[in-house]
Parts: sequence; C-alpha cells; structure tokens
Amino acid sequence: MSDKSHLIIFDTTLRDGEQSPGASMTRDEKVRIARALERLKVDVIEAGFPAASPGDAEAVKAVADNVRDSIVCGLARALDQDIDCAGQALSGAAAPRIHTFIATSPIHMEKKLRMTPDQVVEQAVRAVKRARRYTDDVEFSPEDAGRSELDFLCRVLEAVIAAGARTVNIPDTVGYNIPDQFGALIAALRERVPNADQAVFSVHCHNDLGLAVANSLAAVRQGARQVECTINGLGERAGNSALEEIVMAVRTRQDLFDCDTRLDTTQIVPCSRLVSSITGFAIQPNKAVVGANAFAHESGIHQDGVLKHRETYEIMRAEDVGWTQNRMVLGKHSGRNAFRARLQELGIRFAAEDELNAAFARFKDLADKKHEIFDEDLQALVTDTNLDATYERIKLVSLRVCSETGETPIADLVLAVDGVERTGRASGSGPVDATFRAIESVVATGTLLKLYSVNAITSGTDAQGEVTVRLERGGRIVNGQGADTDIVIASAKAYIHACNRILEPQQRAHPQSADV
Ligand SMILES: CC(=O)SCCNC(=O)CCNC(=O)[C@H](O)C(C)(C)COP(=O)(O)OP(=O)(O)OC[C@H]1O[C@@H](n2cnc3c(N)ncnc32)[C@H](O)[C@@H]1OP(=O)(O)O
Ligand SMILES: CC(C)C(=O)C(=O)O
Ligand SMILES: [Mg+2]
Repeated sequence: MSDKSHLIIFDTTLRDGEQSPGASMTRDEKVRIARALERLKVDVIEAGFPAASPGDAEAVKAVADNVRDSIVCGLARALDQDIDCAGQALSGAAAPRIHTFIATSPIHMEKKLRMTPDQVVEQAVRAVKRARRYTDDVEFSPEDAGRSELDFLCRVLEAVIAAGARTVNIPDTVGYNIPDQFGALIAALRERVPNADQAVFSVHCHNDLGLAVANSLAAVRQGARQVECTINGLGERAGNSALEEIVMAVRTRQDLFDCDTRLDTTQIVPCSRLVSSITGFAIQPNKAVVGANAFAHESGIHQDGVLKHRETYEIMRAEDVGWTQNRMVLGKHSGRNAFRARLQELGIRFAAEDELNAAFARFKDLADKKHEIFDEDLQALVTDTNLDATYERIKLVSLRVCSETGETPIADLVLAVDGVERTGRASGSGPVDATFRAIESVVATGTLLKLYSVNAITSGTDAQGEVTVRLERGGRIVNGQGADTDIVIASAKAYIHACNRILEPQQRAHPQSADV
C-alpha cells in the first residue's frame, strides 16, 4: 500500500444491517458472517447492541470469542447500564471496542431525548469515560450529526476526545446530506475541533436519498479515515453505505484517494452471498460489484470491445472481487476432494468434517437432477446444509402436488414432526399456496405470510430455484430459505425452515425476534 494512509473499514452488517426489518440473525448466523468478515480482513466488526436483549449480548459475546484478527465492537447508548453490558459482552475479544452514542441535533435532543445541549455534552463525556474502564478503544457518535449545528458538534467532539474517545464517528443518520455538504462538514470539523488530531474521523451514512456511498467518499476525500458500511448496503430503512462499493471505489480510483483499505477484495462476493442467503435479502442483478450482471456484457458493441481489450468496458476485474470462473466442471462424477477444493476457493469452510459430508451428500443428490453444478448452486446448497444443522422439529418427508389447467391445485404431503410422521392435504389458488396450506394443516403455526420470493440461482430450465419466505407471528418476523430444482419443493423447504425458526426455543439476537 506504499505511501497511502490506511482507510479503516468498520463493518456494521451485524448491528445496523440487522436493524433492517426481517434481517434478524441468530447467534450462530452472526458468528458465520463475522468469520467471513474476518476473512475479508475488515478492520472492525460491529457485532451488535448488547443492551438490546440477552440474545444480542450473547451473540456479541460469541463473535468476540470467535474472531481474532478484527476488532470486535459493541454499540451502547450513553448510559452506564448499556456500556457495562457492552463491556461484559466484549470481555473475550482479542481487540474490543465500545461504540457509544447520543444524539446532538436540535430535533433529537428536544423531541426524543428531552435533554438540554448541556446535559447531552455531560452524558456523552460520562459515557466515554465509563467505556474507557473496559477498553482504550472507545468510539463516540453524535447521532444525527448531519442535522446538528456545527458549533455544538465541535463542542461535543472536543469534549469526548478529551474524555478518551479515539474515534469520532459522524453519522448522517437519516441520509439527509448531499456529497459536497457532507465533505465540507468533515473538513470543517477537522479544522475547528482543537484536539481533532487525537482521534480518527469516521463516517456513517444512510441511503435515504441514495447518497450514502457518495457522501462517504466525499468525506474520505476530506480526511475521514474510517468508513462505516455494510455488506450489500443492508441497514435501517434504505440501508447504509455498501462496503463493496466503498472499497472498490477507493481501490479503483487510487488516482483520487490518498488512502486505501487492507481488505482482501476476493472475499467480497462470497461474503455478499452469505449475507444474502442468511437474511433472505436477494441481491438485485444490476447491483454494483456483487450483482449477477455487474460484469456481464449483452450488447454486441460492448462484447466486441471486451473481446478486443477488456478495459474498454470494465473498470474492475471480476476475479478481484471474488467472481470465480469454474476451471473444473462439478457434476455427478465429481469427488469429495474437488468439491472441498471448490468450496475453499469460494471462501466456504466447515467447522467439522460431518458438515462437509452432509453438504457433499446434498451435492450428489443435486447432481443427479442437474447437469452441471455452478458456484451459485454450491452456495445455496451449503447454506441449506447449514440450515439443517440448526433447530429442526419439522422435516419434509414427501410432497405431491397436482396442478392442472382449470382445476384447483391440491397438495398432499408427509411431514416428520418431532420424529413422528404426519400427513396433510389442502387445496389452494396455486401449487405453492396449496403446499403452504397443507403444511399449516399439520403444524398450525398460525403465522402470516409476509413475503414470498423466488430466484433462479443459475440459468436454464434445470436451474435451482431459491425461495425465501418471511413469516410473522405476534410481531416476530423470521425468514426461511429453501433451494431445489423443483420450485414447489423449494417453497415447501423454505416454509418449513421458517416454521422451525418460529418454533426455535433459542432467543434470537435481535429483540424484534425475541421468542414470544
Ligand atoms: C441510529 C441508530 O441506529 S440507534 C440504534 C438503534 N438500535 C436499537 O434501537 C436496538 C434495539 N433497541 C431496543 O432493543 C430498545 O430500544 C432498547 C433495549 C435499546 C431500549 O428499550 P427501552 O428501555 O424500552 O426504551 P425505548 O426503546 O422505548 O426508548 C429509548 C429510550 O432511550 C433513550 N435514548 C435513546 N438514545 C439514547 C442514547 N444514545 N443515550 C441515552 N439514552 C438514549 C430515549 O430517550 C428513550 O428514553 P426514555 O425511555 O426515557 O424516553
Ligand atoms: C448509532 C449510530 C452510529 C447510527 O447507527 C446512526 O446514527 O445511524
Ligand atoms: Mg445507522
């Protein structure tokens, strides 16, 4: 990286990302994503908000205990109990960070906190000092900085840096700023806060106007040296800045930036796929860097140009962000070693040999139905295997659906519920509707179907379909996924997976999903 300074990448997929409705994760899912982020070499992983629920505290603790090469961070309001909770959850981390925040905009102070500016400064300072009891690595955020008054922001930042904050993070909490303005804000703060040189300036931009990445980059051009972002831009409302876009913009336009990240960018696509499959948030095909079409060329003039000289229409190399080209065709005659090698290239590792064996058995099963197995199939198949390792009271034994023009579809199925086989039958407006009704006739979870989406994982009529189902019961929302070459079976698997999650006794990380 030579003379360039280090741009710290702070990933908040597991905290702000998880605040997206429907994106809640279990402790084990958080650990899997954290490990993938560690392989990506992100500098800081914000693992959650420990005071939000015992489940989230447990998840942050699990991430802290499992990650060694990245800093692990927990969020806390500027309250003693939140900070103590974060300090305890992070006690096993190799490098712990406490991130404390309080709002500084007039609207938030007056209408939400019901505090005076003086009280806010006092509470911010107290919080930073308390966090320093647990770690030297303390970050402070003046929430809604993007709508705060400059003089007051300068006052708060000077006070928290003097109290021991080593990073000051400037959030555009509601995505209100535009790039010139946000860059100018960072420049002004760096110039006017007297002790600005004693802290790293960070930014945390939301995407309400679609400007999160642009605002973050404008801030980096003005000396911000940490960017808070999430995989696939997941996050509250319209999301946060997308990690993959920030990292690749800085890497690709080194002529414009005097800094660079230390990320292993070849892990971007595997990480993006993992987050998408765990949350059920599909990646749109035209999404920058990680969308299926990001490196695809359809029109003749472009194809001609790329064939003659790739750089005519490509500013990045697909392989640099982890898009792989199969050198070996995986199919029904492939063995365990080729399978394992391919997974390793995709950044997928198993904790235990029996997990690999289960995935291999599924691979063989799929290879019997499908001519050629692509990387996308492997990702889905591995996710499916990992899902099986979780709580599974209900299993699909068999399914038969009769669907005929002019007739009402009927589904007959056999489920194993707590090991006992039970049959169900129902009709519906379509084969998927009939299947879901048949499942409910057996398990009667009483959930509401909030989302049903199908993605063809690869192209062709023998492609696997990946189905995501979102169910709600009593305010609790869960996602389920299933993949199969038969779309109705994929739908049944996804619905059953979501039912198993609803019935799961373990408290989920996010309070939105706490057991009812
Ligand atoms: C911009 C962001 O992303 S901020 C992070 C958002 N994330 C979350 O909210 C995580 C999930 N949240 C939760 O589980 C809950 O809101 C909890 C556990 C944190 C708090 O729950 P409750 O104690 O029931 O409080 P509730 O959520 O109703 O209200 C928030 C309270 O915190 C206060 N508060 C909000 N931010 C802060 C802060 N940074 N520092 C101190 N107090 C704060 C509010 O003024 C309000 O206080 P009040 O009860 O005296 O009116
Ligand atoms: C907690 C803070 C940094 C936040 O998420 C925001 O202001 O958007
Ligand atoms: Mg945020």
